[in-house]
Amino acid sequence: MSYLKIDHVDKRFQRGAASTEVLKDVSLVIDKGEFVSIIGHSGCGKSTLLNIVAGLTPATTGGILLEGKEVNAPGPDRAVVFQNHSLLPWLTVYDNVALAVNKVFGRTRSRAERHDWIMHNLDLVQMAHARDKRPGEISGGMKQRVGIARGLAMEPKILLLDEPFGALDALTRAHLQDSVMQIHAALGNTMIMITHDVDEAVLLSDRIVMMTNGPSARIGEVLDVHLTRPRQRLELVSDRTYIAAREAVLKFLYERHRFVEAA
Ligand SMILES: Nc1ncnc2c1ncn2[C@@H]1O[C@H](COP(=O)(O)OP(=O)(O)OP(=O)(O)O)[C@@H](O)[C@H]1O
Repeated sequence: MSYLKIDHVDKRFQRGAASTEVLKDVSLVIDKGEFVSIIGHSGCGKSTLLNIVAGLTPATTGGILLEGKEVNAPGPDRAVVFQNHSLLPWLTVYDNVALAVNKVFGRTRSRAERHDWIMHNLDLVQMAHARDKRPGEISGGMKQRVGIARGLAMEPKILLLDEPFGALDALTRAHLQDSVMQIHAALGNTMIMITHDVDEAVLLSDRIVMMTNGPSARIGEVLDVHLTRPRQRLELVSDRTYIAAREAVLKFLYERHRFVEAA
């Protein structure tokens, strides 16, 4: 049985009499512990696909199976980390994570266990020191770390990352990519990440799913990234496998599926 199965998903949005087909026959199987990136030009339907996996948007036809069970609503087994760090501004860093932990483990773990678990997850993303700060008092990168801690603390089967580093400067982005690689190595989570960044996709992923342009976007190619882990960004710069993977994605995006802006 596959761990996560995206099974012949079509998605159509209806607005009045007009209907747009955003995704056409998208199928993909993801193994437990895999890190999969989804890359494609703006508007092709990456977020729509992630939202369907999250259960936030229904597929028009086809569906999602997680460990053989159909997904048709959001659930704690699929945590989402968004680009615009969706923390509640009136709560502290600690309380933002606590909200998710109490929701998922309120009945099964004692107060002390939940406290330890919140602190453990804040430690994982190196944010324990800022536990009493509010989102307005910390940087964008720090907010994103807290968002990741909140997602991980739910112990999801799958962590869904929607351009998690898109709004960050290059250095912060690199630090966070390293943190996510370390967390993935330590915990073995299954992760699906949307990105626009070819280097980020190659650095982090076991597989890169390349989407064709919309409307009616589909999976154009899937690239296996045969790089050993742990991966060091500086060593990879001159690694042949890395360079070849990067070139394959760039050629897909800028030669075979060049984005042409609608007039
Ligand atoms: N709720 C909705 N109703 C109607 N159309 C929608 C809705 N959500 C998304 N779309 C349309 O579906 C298409 C795909 O959007 P989506 O956000 O999934 O693309 P994306 O690849 O994630 O884009 P980007 O990379 O720019 O974030 C777009 O044309 C968008 O306008």
